[in-house]
Amino acid sequence: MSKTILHTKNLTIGYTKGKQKTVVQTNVSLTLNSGKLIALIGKNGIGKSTFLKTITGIIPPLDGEVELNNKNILSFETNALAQELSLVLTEALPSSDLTVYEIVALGRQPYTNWLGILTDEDKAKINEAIALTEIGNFIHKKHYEISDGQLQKVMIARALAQDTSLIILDEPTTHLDLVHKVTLLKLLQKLTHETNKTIIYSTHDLDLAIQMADDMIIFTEDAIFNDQPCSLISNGVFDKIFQNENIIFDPTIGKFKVT
Ligand SMILES: Nc1ncnc2c1ncn2[C@@H]1O[C@H](COP(=O)(O)OP(=O)(O)OP(=O)(O)O)[C@@H](O)[C@H]1O
Repeated sequence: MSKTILHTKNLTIGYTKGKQKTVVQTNVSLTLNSGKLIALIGKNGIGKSTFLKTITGIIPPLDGEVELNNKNILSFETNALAQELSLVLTEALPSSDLTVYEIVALGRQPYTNWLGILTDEDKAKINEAIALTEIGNFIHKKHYEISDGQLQKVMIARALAQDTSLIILDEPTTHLDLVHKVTLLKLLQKLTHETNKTIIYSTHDLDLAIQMADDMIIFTEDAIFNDQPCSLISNGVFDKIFQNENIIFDPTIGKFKVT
C-alpha cells in the first residue's frame, strides 16, 4: 500500500553565508508517496541539487519544513537518518584505497557495530546489491581502476546495500551511454515497484524520464509541478518549460524536437 514518505511544507530552499541569504526556490510544498520512481527536472541552476540537499538534511531550509515519515528531517540522529534515506552523488570520491566491494559494504555502516563487523545479513544485502547492479565482475578492483559509469553503478549498489525506504540520486545517468541509462532506470523502476522503495532522481534526460518515471517534479522560475508524466503532457506543462526558439515539445509523441 502506498503511504506518504516525504512531505515538504512551504519550503524555501537556498544558502546562508554570514548574514546573507541566497533564496533558490520558495513555496515548495510536495507530498511524495512510497513505491514511486520520481524524476526531478529543471534547467541548469534552477535548484535541483539544492532541493535534494535540503530534503536529505545536508543543508537546512531557509524556511518551512521537511518531514520524512512524519518526522522533521532535522530531528533525526545521524544513524537513524541513514537507515531511512540514502543519497547517491555524482561527485568524485575522496582519495582512498577502497575496493568496489568495500565501497558497497560501506552502505551497511548504519547497521554495524563500532568494530564494523559484517553479519551474515549484512553480507547478504551487499551481495544482493552487487547482483542487482551487475557489478560482480569487478568487485575486487580499486574504485579508481573503473570507469565513471561503472563507479556510478557502484555508488548505487552502496545505496541499495543501505536498504532505506527512500533513495535519492543526483544525476545518476550522467556518465552512462543510452543502453546503460535505460538499464539503470529499469532497475530503479523495478526496485520501486517490487520493494515499495521511493526513488527520487534528478536528471536532464527528459525524454527518458517521461517514459520511465511514475511521477515528475518540475522546477521552473514561476512554479513547481508534480504529477504523472501523461498528466503533465496533457496539461501542456512541457510546452511552457524549456521554451526556446530551437526546440519545441510535440505532445503527440511526448518528445522535444529541434525546430
Ligand atoms: N553553496 C552555494 N552557495 C550559494 N549559492 C549556491 C551554492 N550552490 C549552488 N548555489 C546556487 O544555487 C542555484 C541552484 O543551484 P543548484 O546546484 O541547486 O542547481 P541545479 O538545478 O542542480 O543545476 P544543474 O542542473 O546545473 O546541476 C544556482 O544559482 C547556484 O549558483
